[in-house]
Amino acid sequence: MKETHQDVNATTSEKSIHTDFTNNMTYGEYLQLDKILSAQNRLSGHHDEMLFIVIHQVSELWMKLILHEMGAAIESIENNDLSTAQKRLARVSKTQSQIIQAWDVLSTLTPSEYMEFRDSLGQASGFQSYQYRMVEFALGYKTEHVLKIYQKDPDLHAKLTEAFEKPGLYDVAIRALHKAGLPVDEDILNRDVTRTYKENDSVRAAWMTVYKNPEKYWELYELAEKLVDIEDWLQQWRFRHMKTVERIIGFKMGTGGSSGVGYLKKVLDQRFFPELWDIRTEL
Ligand code: HEM
Ligand SMILES: N[C@@H](CC(=O)c1ccccc1NC=O)C(=O)O
Repeated sequence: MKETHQDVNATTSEKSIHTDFTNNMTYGEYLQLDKILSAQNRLSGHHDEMLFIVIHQVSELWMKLILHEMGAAIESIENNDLSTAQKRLARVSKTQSQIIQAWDVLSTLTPSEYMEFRDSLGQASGFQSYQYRMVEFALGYKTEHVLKIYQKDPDLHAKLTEAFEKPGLYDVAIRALHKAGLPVDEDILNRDVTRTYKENDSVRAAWMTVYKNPEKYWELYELAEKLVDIEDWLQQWRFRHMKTVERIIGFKMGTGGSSGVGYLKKVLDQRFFPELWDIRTEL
């Protein structure tokens, strides 16, 4: 079985299930429910900690699907198959909209309920979510300092470093612009993909051409709109996270050591596909 570059958790158990259970396999065996449903260990014993754990686990499962689809979309774009890429990216944004719904459920947790079990979380924080970092990497936001967090786990560190060094969704989309005959600066096409993408005039001009001639560049036009969907949803996720955090812990510091809401507000300024937003003013 070929693993995509994003498929961090494709474990041996995932592969061996084929050989072990293909005959007379049950629902629970197929879904490995024994593992999933025995992983909700409330450290504090507090009733509401179940909600907290389940929301995080559900979000991580959806992120797994997002990484799977984004990795495949990147490959499709590299192989000039833009219609398959669009299909995968449509699934990504629908999944993002599902994750966002989780904030409505979490908002039923009041500040005092959360404070009753917050101490049992120690210094653990969503800041350490490696799948979230891999999503950011695939979207071209390359924060090298986050790799250090995983130094104690060499396997994870290696997987994250691999994701960090790969071209992101926007890199391959820009190469697709070039392949379609639109001029893009050489230094962008050969850019160091371990750096966060910075906006560029030739890329802006190329997207302008696509948006002004959609019938001529239909697949690129549709791809661009899918990218806008994904950035839009990701920013909505970030905003709902920030607002839910403010609602639950106010302006307390985060368990991960950051200022908390102040930090989460600042990350909202970061953009993934800047030209696709900038051109809207000119169109
Ligand atoms: C009561 C609920 C929550 C609170 C109070 C909370 C609080 C925070 C705070 C304060 C930070 C900043 C880092 C720190 O100093 O800890 C953070 C980061 C983060 N949290 Fe949460 N969070 C909550 C729920 C969630 C959920 C459900 C997820 C879903 C997976 C999540 C994912 C993340 C991620 C990915 C980051 C890193 C963001 C970044 O660096 O841009 N959080 N959270
Ligand atoms: N950073 C949160 C703690 C927190 O939310 C958290 C703790 C352990 C595992 C996941 C978490 N979620 C997101 O940050 C806080 O400061 O309360």
